[in-house]
Amino acid sequence: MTDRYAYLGPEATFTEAAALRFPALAGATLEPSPTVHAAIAAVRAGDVTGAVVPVENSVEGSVNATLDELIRGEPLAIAAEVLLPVTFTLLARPGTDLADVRRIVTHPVAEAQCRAWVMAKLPDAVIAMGPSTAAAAASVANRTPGSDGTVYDAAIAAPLAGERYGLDALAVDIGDDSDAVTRFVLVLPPGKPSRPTGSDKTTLVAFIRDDHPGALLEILEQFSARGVNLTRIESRPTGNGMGRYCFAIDVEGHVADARVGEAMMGLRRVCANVRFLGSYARADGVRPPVLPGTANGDFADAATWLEQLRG
Ligand SMILES: O=C(O)C(=O)C[C@]1(C(=O)O)C=C[C@@H](O)C=C1
Repeated sequence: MTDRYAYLGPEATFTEAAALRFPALAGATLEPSPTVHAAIAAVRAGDVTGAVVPVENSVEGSVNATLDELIRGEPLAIAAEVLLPVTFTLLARPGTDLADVRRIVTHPVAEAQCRAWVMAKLPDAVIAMGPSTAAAAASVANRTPGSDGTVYDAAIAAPLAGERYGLDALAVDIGDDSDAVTRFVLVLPPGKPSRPTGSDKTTLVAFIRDDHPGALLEILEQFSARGVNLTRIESRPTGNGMGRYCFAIDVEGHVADARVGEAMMGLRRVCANVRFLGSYARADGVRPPVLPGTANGDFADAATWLEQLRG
């Protein structure tokens, strides 16, 4: 039986395009889920082997729906990442003129990336948010009314969604940043991380013990003292009351690297809780330099020295 993986659907989302790029998913069955929550719930329920979900965009930043799923609930693990360049198209039913477009529907992360274009070309248009760009395209094709009862004139989606849902492109490459990239992750149940490659990333969530001056600094110190570079840090509410935040952090390196492991041990001491979300190969293949004194051998040498001192 082939493995089944959920992805944020329906067909022709950027997430589906990303899922097709994960080597681990070659030959697997891809199953569309209506939301990020549903895709991840299917992993937790054991209905699918894993899920592909968007996590970060170069223009809009983190995809909070994904971060919050990873931060809360039953633990999960990120096993791999993919970077996908994203280009946006304005799609409409055949026969629609650009000048007639008043109501647009898309995904919030796509809206944030096309805002300047819409302001410049369709200043009177109103934009509604849908669960994905492909769901937006499907609703235009099917004339599905939105929550306010109106039928949308156009959707902002991937060029592929036009072909899939029989829509015409009224404008192409409407993204404000032509180099925009979205990062997607493969989420699995927790398990042993894959072997370090030398070009790795580790994702974790640090929950501060109590709100006090310097709590964030204490977290950051664990990494800086061991020469570990952060590639992303995001504060998110824990969901346990007003003002309670945790930090979702990506760092360069693998949990098997001594400097990353030592920093995580430091976090374990200063935080109320640390959720390890996986070590996996970086999609950009970058091999960051290891600072002097932070290589595996340096940590081993220091440990041997201390043992000798202790007799
Ligand atoms: O709506 C889609 O097509 C998605 O795959 C989601 C998503 C996202 O969440 O960032 C993916 C890529 C684009 O940046 C816009 C939307």
